[in-house]
Amino acid sequence: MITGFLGLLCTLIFLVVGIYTNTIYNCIRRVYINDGSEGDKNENLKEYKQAPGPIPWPFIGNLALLSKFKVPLQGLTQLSEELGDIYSLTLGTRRCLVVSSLNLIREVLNQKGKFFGGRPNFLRYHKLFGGDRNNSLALSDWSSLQQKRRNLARRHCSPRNSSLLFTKMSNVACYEVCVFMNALRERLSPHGECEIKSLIQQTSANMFLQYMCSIRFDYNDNDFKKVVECFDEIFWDINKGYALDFLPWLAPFYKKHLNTIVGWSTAIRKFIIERIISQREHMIDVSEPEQDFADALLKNSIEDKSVSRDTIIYMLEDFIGGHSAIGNLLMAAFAHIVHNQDVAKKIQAEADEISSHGRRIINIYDMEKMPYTMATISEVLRFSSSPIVPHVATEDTVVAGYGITKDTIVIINNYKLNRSAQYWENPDFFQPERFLENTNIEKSEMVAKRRNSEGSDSGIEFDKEDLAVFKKNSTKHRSSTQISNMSSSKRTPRLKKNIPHFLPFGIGKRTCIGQSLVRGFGFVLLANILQRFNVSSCNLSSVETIPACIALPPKTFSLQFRFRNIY
Ligand code: HEM
Repeated sequence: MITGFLGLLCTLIFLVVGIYTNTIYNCIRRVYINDGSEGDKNENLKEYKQAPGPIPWPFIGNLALLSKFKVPLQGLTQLSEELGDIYSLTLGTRRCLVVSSLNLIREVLNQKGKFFGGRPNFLRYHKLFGGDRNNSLALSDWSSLQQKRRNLARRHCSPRNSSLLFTKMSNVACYEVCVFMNALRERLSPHGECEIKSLIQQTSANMFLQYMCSIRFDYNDNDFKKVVECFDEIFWDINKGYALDFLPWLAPFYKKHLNTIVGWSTAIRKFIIERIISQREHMIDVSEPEQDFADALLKNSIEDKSVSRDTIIYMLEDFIGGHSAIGNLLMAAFAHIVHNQDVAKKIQAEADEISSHGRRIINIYDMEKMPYTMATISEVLRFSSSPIVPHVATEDTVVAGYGITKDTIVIINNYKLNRSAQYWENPDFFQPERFLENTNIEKSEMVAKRRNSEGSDSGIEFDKEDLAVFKKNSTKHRSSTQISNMSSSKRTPRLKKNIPHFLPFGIGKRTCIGQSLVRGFGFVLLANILQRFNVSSCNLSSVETIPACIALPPKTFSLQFRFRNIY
């Protein structure tokens, strides 16, 4: 009995020592990279130390350092004050690198992007996508399939301003926002209150569904309601950090939660197959022009045998799920507006002018003409500072002269980028004006040229055709107003388009695919709702956003909507 116990103890000690030795080895391991010169490969290897960082504890690594912060990115920002803009951490037993400055973020995501195309192997990610995170666009490692999926999605998710798809996006958004207005009227309490989040999510979901699958669902359809709730739960969950991600041995304690995640994703998949895909896949005719994104995907799976039916279903799920981000973004926008009523007034002034005091619905083509409203969306994105899914080094490499070992998780600290006085004046104030500039036409042309030559560093896709339209409009504007306007002091505000340190959608090869949809649908919702309603709250202290997070809990604050007297 005693020998048995001693044997167990020895095995345990041996295990602990073994694991900890491995953790320490991972911290001190050097990286050897060929310096590029000719000759014997081994002789030309240059040695690189890893970035500095605190010594890890057994099993938990440096997790305790973050445990005192409610928001991990705030903790990482505070650590960067001591350790610098590039430092190493060990979270659990996983080696991590935290980068917090614009130049370093650019180096990781842009210049060295090909070495950082992986995503972390978190258990939660697998559970969300049928047991394999590579089924997901955002959570998969980089691969030729991923490239193919991105290419397939590009035309539909980033339609050109001059395209028919852009018109479809606009029409769909306008139609759905009208349905929303009616539904909202029915749901308002006598005091004008409404638990608005679920309705906004349903509206946003229907915009996506109509645009991508040419189908919409009634707001009273219980299956639809349930599925929209599941998407929102997942969005909330994925935006939270869990100790489990770095300490997988905690899995038995998270069993219930992991089963809940599987339940949400199974319900979504069932809905997509039964209510969207099944009728369509039998009717698909590859010789006919594609009707929408779902058509494009289904046709592709027939024509390209390397793209399976499952891939198509997961892709649809991923993209339709994008609606949750927009619903949450809008809720965050309302939260700020409720506390800053002057922002609401300025949006309303733009909205009244564009819509002739509500005589028409504001559409996506009005975005250019409502710079303050667009600036508000940018400010919500800056303020919320949505975390970037971590990247993973796929081979040994070097950043800023430090060696990065294969499988290191790279945490992009965009919170510091968005909320530091180094980059922004009064960073903790909500000020959409920071995204506006008073510009004359010469300057706008210069910006357009610069952006075209620099590429889409801010992740904003800007192709040649858009540039041509943009330039044509600028020239048209100049000939009609003549240069006299330039000499007069009247200048119109314009949205600043190339702020190098503003990267809400990431940069590089894994940049967000949904940014045009975010701007377009987000704009139509925000502009039209504020054109019709004054938004406030009976309980101002309940209306809060969460730092370094675009998501709000599925059950969150209610808001008060009062019709505006606009005529
Ligand atoms: C508030 C709205 C949104 C924000 C702030 C946002 C931001 C981001 C960021 C920062 C990334 C990561 C870039 C990187 O890893 O380097 C990303 C990736 C991605 N986003 Fe978004 N996003 C939003 C909405 C959407 C929507 C509506 C869709 C879908 C229609 C979408 C689809 C994707 C996909 C598929 C990826 C992964 C791309 C890849 O890994 O190759 N996003 N997004």
